[in-house]
Amino acid sequence: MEFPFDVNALFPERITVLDHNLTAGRKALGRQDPQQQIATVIDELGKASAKAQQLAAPITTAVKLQTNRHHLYLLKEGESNGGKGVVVGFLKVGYKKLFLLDQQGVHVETEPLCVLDFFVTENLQRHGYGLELFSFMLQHKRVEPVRMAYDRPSAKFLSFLGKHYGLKDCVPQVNNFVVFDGFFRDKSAVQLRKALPKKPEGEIKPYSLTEREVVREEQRALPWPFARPTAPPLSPPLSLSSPYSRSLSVDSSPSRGPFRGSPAPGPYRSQTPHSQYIENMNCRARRTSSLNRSQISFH
Ligand SMILES: CC(=O)SCCNC(=O)CCNC(=O)[C@H](O)C(C)(C)COP(=O)(O)OP(=O)(O)OC[C@H]1O[C@@H](n2cnc3c(N)ncnc32)[C@H](O)[C@@H]1OP(=O)(O)O
Repeated sequence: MEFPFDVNALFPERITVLDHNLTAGRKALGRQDPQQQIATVIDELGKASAKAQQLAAPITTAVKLQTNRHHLYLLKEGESNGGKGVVVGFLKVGYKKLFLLDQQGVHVETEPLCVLDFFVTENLQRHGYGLELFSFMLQHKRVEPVRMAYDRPSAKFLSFLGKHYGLKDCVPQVNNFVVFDGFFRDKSAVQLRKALPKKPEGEIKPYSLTEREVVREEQRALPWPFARPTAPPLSPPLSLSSPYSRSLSVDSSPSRGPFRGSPAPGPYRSQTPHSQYIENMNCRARRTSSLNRSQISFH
């Protein structure tokens, strides 16, 4: 991805770690206010990622990065574009409090590091850049991929995780986060992570909302005429007496039913490749009994 300004001056390192400060480590050469340009890069990457994932709105923006405790790893290729460099892609991670089902189907409160967004520009995919970003992040965060949770991974990302890290068998969940066999091996590593100081995004979102679902909620909250019209659901809405309505009441997104191995209703992201992939992976979500969150006991 090219920009009218000098990417190499803005990001001196090949991989830059950005946080809420939107600064690229050491001072960018001779720049008065590089923040605006960094914000432009993040916003453009966020838009391109949303487009690639068929999301209605970006889940990565400069403003969101400034208001959350996320880390964004940005990869550049310095030689391209007449020496000005190009931005190749990014990976965004952050800790989330999640209610997950372990292998026995018991709800566990966890706070794992989650992959929230991941994108390599279209023409550079399958050249190893994704792996370069991902392995840098693993070293920086000192975490194993199996200990992480994945916010509704796309089919490409699931294939990436299977190929590079052997992550194939996931533990069925009733929300849209994916975790793999081995995640619960040493519960103390993922469970009861020492709580960070209270901050808005660190709160437990109702039903462990994924970033994608939060975007959807934000879209809904916009007043007319700014709110996007929602397309009709692909299947009729479930009535209260539906056999699925019970599982919908537990830890799943209020805006979208838990993943059930078939295309779920909702216009916000094409479900089919992800669903088919998950289906192949035997990651069908478990249907659980009708419990309120207050009734769920944690172990
Ligand atoms: C939680 C989330 O962030 S979900 C969103 C993930 N992002 C997207 O789906 C956006 C579009 N896709 C991409 O940006 C990239 O393909 C990424 C980020 C998933 C992977 O980055 P890449 O640089 O392509 O990965 P890298 O070259 O290191 O590894 C290649 C492997 O990734 C997977 N992969 C990458 N592109 C594809 C593709 N078009 N189709 C299927 N698998 C793919 C494959 O396993 C591939 O191995 P293979 O070529 O032997 O089949």
